[in-house]
Amino acid sequence: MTLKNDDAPLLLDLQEVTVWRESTCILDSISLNVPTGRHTAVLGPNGSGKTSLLKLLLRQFYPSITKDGHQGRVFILGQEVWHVDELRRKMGVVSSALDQNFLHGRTGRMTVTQAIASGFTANELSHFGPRMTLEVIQAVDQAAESLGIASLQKRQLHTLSTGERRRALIARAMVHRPSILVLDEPTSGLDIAAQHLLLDQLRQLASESDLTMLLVTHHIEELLPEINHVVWLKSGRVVFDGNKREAITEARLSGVFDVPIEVNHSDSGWYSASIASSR
Ligand SMILES: Nc1ncnc2c1ncn2[C@@H]1O[C@H](COP(=O)(O)OP(=O)(O)OP(=O)(O)O)[C@@H](O)[C@H]1O
Repeated sequence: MTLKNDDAPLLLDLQEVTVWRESTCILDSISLNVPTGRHTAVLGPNGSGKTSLLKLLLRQFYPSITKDGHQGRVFILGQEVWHVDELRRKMGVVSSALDQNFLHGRTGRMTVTQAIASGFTANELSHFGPRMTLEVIQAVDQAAESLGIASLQKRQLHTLSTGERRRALIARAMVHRPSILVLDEPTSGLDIAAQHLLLDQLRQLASESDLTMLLVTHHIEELLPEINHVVWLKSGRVVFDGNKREAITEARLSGVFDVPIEVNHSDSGWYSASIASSR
């Protein structure tokens, strides 16, 4: 078992993990520790391997065997072997891939209530959902209420706006009170007002003491003030792993994105970035 100093298991412990897909090396001998009890952001440009790293955590990817016969190791919450459903039930996940699934087909025809309830079983179809016991119904209603979508509970997912559907996904991710919340570009596709509302709701969740948040994004505007630890990925490698203050500097962003970047830091703790003007 892999333990942090305080004996809590690490959320993720990658030991020299390489992932190949077709002829592309997506992750290149990555070693990384992500503890529980600390919010962490994984940042990086498009194609740097952020989603692939998440797929290792969600057991959608496994380490490849390299040409010299070496296979890296992935420990999740201290265990190398997991029953995938059991692992997924321990986490709440919000990603744009999931969002797409919840827009189409039979999954898209689930009501908001059914979709939120499906967080208990980590399935994406209502007939695999939990029995709607009083306890489940109360938890679903409470999650919908806290995300401000109680009035939408009878609506089918495919009829919701992107912002409403994203809030339904967060309610689903939180309904079973997981101790880990995984967010993959949670505000993508949202307008500025919906983005603001969602980030506010995520801040509230981040301040719950027993929740560990793992945020994966290329938008530093999504970096919640509550997240103080940053991992930068570039070309499938970890190029920085440390404190947010050292992570979000003009020099670092310019180096990671290979263009001159200006960074602003607001008094309320948010960051924004733009390409540095040449004039
Ligand atoms: N199944 C796959 N087959 C082939 N290549 C893949 C596969 N999955 C990912 N890749 C490649 O691996 C690289 C990393 O992809 P990944 O989606 O992890 O990046 P990302 O950092 O999440 O990017 P983005 O910010 O654009 O979402 C990309 O070059 C991508 O094309």
